[in-house]
Amino acid sequence: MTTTSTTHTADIDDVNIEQFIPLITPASLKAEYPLSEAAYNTVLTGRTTIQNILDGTDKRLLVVVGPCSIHDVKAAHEYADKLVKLADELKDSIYIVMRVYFEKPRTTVGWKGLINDPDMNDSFDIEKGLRMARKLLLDLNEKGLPCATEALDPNTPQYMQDLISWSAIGARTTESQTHREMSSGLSCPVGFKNGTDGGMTVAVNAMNAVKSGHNFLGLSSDGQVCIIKSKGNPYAHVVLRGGNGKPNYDQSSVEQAENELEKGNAMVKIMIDSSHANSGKDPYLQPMVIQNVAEQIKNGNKSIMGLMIESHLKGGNQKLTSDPSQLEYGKSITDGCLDWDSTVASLRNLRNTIKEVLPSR
Ligand SMILES: O=C[C@H](O)[C@H](O)COP(=O)(O)O
Ligand SMILES: C=C(OP(=O)(O)O)C(=O)O
Repeated sequence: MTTTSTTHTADIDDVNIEQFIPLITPASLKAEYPLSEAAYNTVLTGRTTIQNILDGTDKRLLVVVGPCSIHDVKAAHEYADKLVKLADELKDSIYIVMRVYFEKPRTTVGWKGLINDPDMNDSFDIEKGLRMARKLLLDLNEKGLPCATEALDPNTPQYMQDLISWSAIGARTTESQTHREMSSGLSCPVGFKNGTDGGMTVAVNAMNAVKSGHNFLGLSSDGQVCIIKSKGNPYAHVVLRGGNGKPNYDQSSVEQAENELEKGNAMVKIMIDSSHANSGKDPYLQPMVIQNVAEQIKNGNKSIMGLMIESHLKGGNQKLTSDPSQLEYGKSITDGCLDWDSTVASLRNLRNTIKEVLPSR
């Protein structure tokens, strides 16, 4: 039987696609905002320090702290200027990395972050978002502040991962093969959140999956779709964020997580996210979680290596409306955050509680 090709593809191909819009390549974006010597040094020190914390040769606690999402670059700079001073003050016991989250995974729909919609008005100028994100990361690293982000879209790493010291894979994507493949090729340590239902198994499986190299499709720096052959990432660990309405930062949940990690042959190093289901989404409960974790460390816990805190200049959050110019400065438009003064007080308490026991960990 002979077949002939047809040109009538419109009825069956790209039926639900409106438009394809070409985008700047990662290489061109990097040429616009090249890595500086100062930023390079911050990233290298950031990654090495976090690896040493995971290896146990650096006894300090890693703290990933900052806004739930970046929507205002000016406020991000103001926050970073304060944080860099606090990081210096607490550096004998705590290693601070700023949360610089540009991509938000939504439960259903909502603003998906600065890269997706930088003007917050459904204009979706993703190229502008990528430019703003890279420029901000460069500036923050030049201030000497290492940066953490959620790696959500598998196409974005080539645009900015050279400026990232720690990445998260969120609770909604820890089970995703695409995100595990991507993580196996990321250059920095990666924290896998437990599932939104509180389940640890997805994170343990993810940690085992990313140790290996993978072959998968992705973008090269030149913007070419490629077969990416990754080497595997030895620095994957779990982040406990609670789930299903229940926290999992308490001593018995941490011990249960340790057992599951040991049984699953995964790294027994745990970061506690003080936000999300661990604070019942009440940002002002984060200090209680932080103090509980500090007490666990003081009382001999060896597995907790880090904390995550959602914090901004002002506490709480606000709704994004159709007029973004009316937004209150320094306040989150995604999850509620702890205000700056309470963040400082909490981190100073944490440091004072754990300082004495750190050398014996
Ligand atoms: O940290 C951010 C949020 O918890 C996450 O993006 C989900 O948000 P949503 O449930 O408001 O969509
Ligand atoms: C989305 C986040 O967390 P989770 O994946 O735990 O919901 C976050 O930390 O921004």
